[in-house]
Amino acid sequence: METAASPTSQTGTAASAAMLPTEWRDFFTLTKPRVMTLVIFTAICGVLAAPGSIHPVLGFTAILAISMGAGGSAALNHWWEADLDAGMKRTMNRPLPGGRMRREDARDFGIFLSGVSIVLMGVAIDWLAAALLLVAVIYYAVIYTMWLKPRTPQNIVIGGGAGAFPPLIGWVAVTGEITAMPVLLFAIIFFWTPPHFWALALFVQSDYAKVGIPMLPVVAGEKVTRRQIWWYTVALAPIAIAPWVIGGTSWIYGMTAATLSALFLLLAWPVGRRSRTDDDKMLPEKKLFKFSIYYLFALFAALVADRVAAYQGWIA
Ligand code: HEM
Ligand SMILES: CC(C)=CCC/C(C)=C/CC/C(C)=C/COP(=O)(O)OP(=O)(O)O
Repeated sequence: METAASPTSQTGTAASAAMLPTEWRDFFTLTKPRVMTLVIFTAICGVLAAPGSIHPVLGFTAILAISMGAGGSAALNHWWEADLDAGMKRTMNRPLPGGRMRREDARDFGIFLSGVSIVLMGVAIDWLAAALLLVAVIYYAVIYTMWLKPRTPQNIVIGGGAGAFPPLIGWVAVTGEITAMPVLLFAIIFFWTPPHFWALALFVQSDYAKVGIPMLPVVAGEKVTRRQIWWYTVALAPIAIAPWVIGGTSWIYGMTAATLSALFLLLAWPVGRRSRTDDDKMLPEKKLFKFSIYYLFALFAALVADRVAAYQGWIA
């Protein structure tokens, strides 16, 4: 496939042999692989924690379809935001602003990957799960990326719901129905996203301001953002514990969720209060952002551990 202004395309025959791997790397980058590790992990946990059984090949197919949908919609996000990405230090070297790929190729790749993911889910697994995958793709690529992100400082709250779909879709792929448990998994990620992202936005806010994205710290100020981070973390704690409260899990998940949420609150408190001292080696918001990622990994891992323990008969 031809690339526009590709650095490798201008360096002669020797370099052209290296072109294909570079291109593949760039296509892979379009799927936002680092962020997607957690997205895919939560989807895997949704599949593994769901009651009932699914053939391993079908379980793998469901996870593959969700990963392709997430990666495809991320590619569409790259395509749509190429100009904005060019203006931010964090994103200026992405394949499109870096000039290593044509915009249409990113768009076509995104549409192809998303389309195949939905058809694969529907044909091989379940059409309700496929419909949810379609909604998730539209949510991320259109509702969040094209509509909300450039328009409202609440972009993360409403649009961030896109990232909450994967465990719900994974669960529904196994059970074929939407029940309280997968909805709670959705709600956990929904309430987790604002503290996750706004903590980050507090220490990269100047970048977003430069390209006119109305992120909360830019529009409403740091104080409001810090307060909102705190209150979303407060709201997240009971929701994270709720799967245990409604009897969907045992104490294994319940105690893990309570401990992790207590730690999350502990780290969110100084962010909310802005009580950084000169002694702090790391900004509290940076600590919170890093912990937010461990939090979600550990919470969903606990969900699966809980299911395994029940399956093995280690708990009642
Ligand atoms: C609208 C919602 C979200 C926004 C705006 C957002 C934004 C970001 C940004 C800007 C980063 C910094 C690193 C990078 O640019 O790749 C990041 C990191 C990360 N995000 Fe989010 N995020 C959101 C939701 C999520 C969700 C739902 C998940 C997974 C369930 C997630 C998982 C991660 C992970 C794992 C990292 C660390 C990646 C690394 O190690 O580089 N994020 N996020
Ligand atoms: C199944 C399915 C479709 C799942 C979607 C997964 C999803 C929406 C994840 C959202 C996480 C994410 C990549 C946020 C980045 O925000 P951004 O794109 O605004 O960040 P940027 O500023 O780095 O571009």
